[in-house]
Amino acid sequence: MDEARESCLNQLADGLSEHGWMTFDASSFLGPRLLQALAAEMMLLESTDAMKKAGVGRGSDHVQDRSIRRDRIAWLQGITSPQAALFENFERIREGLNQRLFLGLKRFECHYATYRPGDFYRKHLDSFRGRASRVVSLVLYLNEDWQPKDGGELRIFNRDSDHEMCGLVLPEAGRMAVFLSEEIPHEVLPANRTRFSLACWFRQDEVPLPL
Ligand SMILES: O=C(O)CCC(=O)C(=O)O
Ligand SMILES: [Fe+2]
Repeated sequence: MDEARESCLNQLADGLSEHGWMTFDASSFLGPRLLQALAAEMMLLESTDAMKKAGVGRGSDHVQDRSIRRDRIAWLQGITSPQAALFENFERIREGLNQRLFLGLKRFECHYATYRPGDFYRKHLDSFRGRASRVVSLVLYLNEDWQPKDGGELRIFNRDSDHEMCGLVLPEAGRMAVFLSEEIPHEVLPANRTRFSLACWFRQDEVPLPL
């Protein structure tokens, strides 16, 4: 593995163990062609109405609550060539985190998400504490030239006092936000322009259990 990748994985592991979250520019890690191919795939899904309204809650409690989240999602299967290339990178991240932090991450799942103008996702955790289902969340943004006026930032809260903000991430293409799923409260602020992203969760369970 090349040195740049090693150093990226080291930074990621340090950020997670020290603060529980971190953000970094993954465009050199992934390469501009892969980012463009993923964005093109997503725009195609969005324009053909293949993205479905997302829900909240686990198992049979799963509901579509438009007051909590308004994004549309499509799960990735890893079959198209950009998805296969992305999955290889995520696999390296999974192994890299296991080697450095002994997290025992067994697999990952990912979906594309679009937030149309006005869409948001209120403050939440990605996993319920102690479930060891989703352990690490990773969000990759796919928007060229995102400006502060476009809104749609990911707002990160302090894990010990969740009304205290500790980060604001602009969803610019190639940027990644990574955080501990059970610990870091976060929200997506209303977007003023359609916002494209890809969320991935690294999980400790082998068999798919509800969140
Ligand atoms: O898109 C983002 O910035 C975060 C999305 C999110 O929190 C989620 O899908 O659980
Ligand atoms: Fe989330």
